[in-house]
Amino acid sequence: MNKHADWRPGRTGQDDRSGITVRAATVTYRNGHTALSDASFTIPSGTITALVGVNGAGKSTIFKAIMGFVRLAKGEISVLDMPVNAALKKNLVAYVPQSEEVDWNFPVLVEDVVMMGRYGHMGPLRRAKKADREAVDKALARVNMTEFRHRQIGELSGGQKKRVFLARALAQDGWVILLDEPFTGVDVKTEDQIIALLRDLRDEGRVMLVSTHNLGSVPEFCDQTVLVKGTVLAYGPTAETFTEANLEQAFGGVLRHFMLNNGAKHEPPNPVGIFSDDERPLIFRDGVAQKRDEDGKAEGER
Ligand SMILES: Nc1ncnc2c1ncn2[C@@H]1O[C@H](COP(=O)(O)OP(=O)(O)OP(=O)(O)O)[C@@H](O)[C@H]1O
Repeated sequence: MNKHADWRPGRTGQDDRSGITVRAATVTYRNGHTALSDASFTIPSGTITALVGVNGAGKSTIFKAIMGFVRLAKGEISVLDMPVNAALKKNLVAYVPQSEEVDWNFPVLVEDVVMMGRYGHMGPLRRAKKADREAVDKALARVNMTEFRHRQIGELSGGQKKRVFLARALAQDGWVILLDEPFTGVDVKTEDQIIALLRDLRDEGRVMLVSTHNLGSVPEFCDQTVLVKGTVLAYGPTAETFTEANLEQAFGGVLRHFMLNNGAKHEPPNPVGIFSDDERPLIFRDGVAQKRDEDGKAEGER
């Protein structure tokens, strides 16, 4: 028996079993473009990990490799200590896509999208059983979308669509959940709801890998960070990885980066660095990334 056959509930919180391990992975697309070379990182289970880097850095390519959508030219990936194919067969990997990847004109109801998460649990005829319907109900309730269940997916707002796809991942009962830019086009309230849900999922022992340009939120809710730029530049606990020096390396001149000096009277000077890649800026004080409080204020602003 696989020594990690007991990856499911009952074993909650972070532990030393590997969630995702990528070893020296290289991906070359059919047009000959190598989007990722020699990338390596490892994420423990029971964690939320940020995948951070400029546009085109290779974040979606990493997702596609973990989903088995693209072939590795070199290297290997394991999920929950299994080869990717074995984890996919067991329905353990769920994917929440970027909005642009979805054809919103496709006429399908919200509850049908969420039911798609159950397909891997059904027989070849895809006949939903009671357990499938219950999983859909529970998932919709968990993302506060029950009242929208009979709406066409294309009629929803950006944030509501994101929540539906999150519900699909929950209905699937994926143990590793990949979220491609879940906060793009989402208001702060919905973002906070999504973050609260991800924290609950982490506490259940699941593994979340989240690509985001929302740098200001990363220190707040991601335990681990992977910095990407054609390869993996750095990975590990956010407090150690999400540093000004690493971000400069990952983003170079692309980030808007301001250094303020808060008052000549302060000796030695107490520099404030502000990094902005998207809506919510990341603020460093004395080299330490600041977390927001519940009102959205950074430490020191309160
Ligand atoms: N199907 C493909 N064929 C060829 N090249 C591709 C393909 N998909 C992506 N690329 C290229 O691979 C590189 C990495 O792309 P990827 O989509 O992984 O970046 P990303 O970090 O997710 O970017 P973004 O933040 O814009 O979503 C880019 O240079 C991109 O143009």
